[in-house]
Amino acid sequence: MGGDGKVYTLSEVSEHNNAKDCWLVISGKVYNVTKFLEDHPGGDEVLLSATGKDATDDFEDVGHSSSARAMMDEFYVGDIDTETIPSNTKYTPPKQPHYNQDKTSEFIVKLLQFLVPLIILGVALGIRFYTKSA
Ligand code: HEM
Repeated sequence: MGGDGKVYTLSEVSEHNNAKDCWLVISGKVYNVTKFLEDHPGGDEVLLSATGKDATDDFEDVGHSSSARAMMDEFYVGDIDTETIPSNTKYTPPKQPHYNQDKTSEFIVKLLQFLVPLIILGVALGIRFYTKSA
């Protein structure tokens, strides 16, 4: 146990991102799992790849057992300043092209598609007419 309840920022925790020094952020708490890397049943690589961010979702997605959760106390070193975690909770939908928003330009395009051939035809006939009579 080394938990002194210190509050860390995400960038502080992010410095501990290697096999010799590995900290994780799970559910608002900071864990130093350096000694656990070799023993983790899921392997050290997943733990290393979960550094430098909020690993709560990664941890929960695995569905860790209650005994796994009980082990975590051992590695607890403090809490994360949640303000420093970029929040992805707000879902911003990708920008949709807005169809049907403003039909004016669409209408003009349709109108031109109709008129331009007629104009060309008219000009052609006009030229023909005038060249003939000349
Ligand atoms: C202090 C943090 C962690 C502890 C104490 C821990 C502990 C354990 C334990 C005891 C198991 C065996 C299965 C079980 O009891 O549920 C396990 C499995 C596993 N863990 Fe973790 N874990 C931690 C963090 C993580 C994180 C952050 C990830 C993902 C990035 C992860 C990924 C996995 C995977 C993929 C398995 C499944 C291995 C398998 O079934 O082959 N663990 N973990």
